[in-house]
Amino acid sequence: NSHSDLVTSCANSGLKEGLVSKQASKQASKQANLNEIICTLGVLLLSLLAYTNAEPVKFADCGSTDGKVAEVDIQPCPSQPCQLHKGESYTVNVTFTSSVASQNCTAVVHGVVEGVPVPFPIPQTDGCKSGIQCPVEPQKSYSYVNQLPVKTEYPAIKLVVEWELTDDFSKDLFCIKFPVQIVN
Ligand SMILES: CC(C)CCC[C@@H](C)[C@H]1CC[C@H]2[C@@H]3CC=C4C[C@@H](O)CC[C@]4(C)[C@H]3CC[C@]12C
Repeated sequence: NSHSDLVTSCANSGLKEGLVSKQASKQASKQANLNEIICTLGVLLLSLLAYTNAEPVKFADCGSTDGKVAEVDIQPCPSQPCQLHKGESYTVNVTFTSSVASQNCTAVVHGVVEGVPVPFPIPQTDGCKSGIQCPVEPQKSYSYVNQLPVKTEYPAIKLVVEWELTDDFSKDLFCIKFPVQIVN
């Protein structure tokens, strides 16, 4: 990934710097110092990104007929497919644009286990209480946010999570699918 690439190239430039002869001009050592500063800044920035796990999650659209998904974030999810550790909580954030007006919206979650969708009851199904300013208006961007615990009684399996947000017409403002792995 870009993080390790940067670390490697920074280490390389440090090595070259060490090989520079004693006659090397002040100019070259100034350049080396600058490189070092740029490298340090780059590594710091990428580490911050990795720490906040702000990288978007790869998802499949399963029929967002009344909206368009811009981005899906899961926190924390340092590598994909996201590993969901039992006893920990995870936050999903779906940014989408609605193409319709809707007074209400409702979240519906399924776990697709070995190809079979199993309904999953979530404590808060009201989208208007999950980060969305209702009523939903057309051509506006919204962020749906929900946090869920991974209970110890869940099986340690790989599955696909299917998350939908339905509007007043029971059509999907968004429908996304992403793989996860539940781990002990
Ligand atoms: C990415 C984050 C926000 C998702 C958090 C929700 C997780 C914990 C939910 C979403 C779908 C859920 C799964 C839905 C269906 C099943 C099948 C059932 O027989 C055992 C539990 C299991 C396997 C659930 C485990 C928990 C689950 C994976």
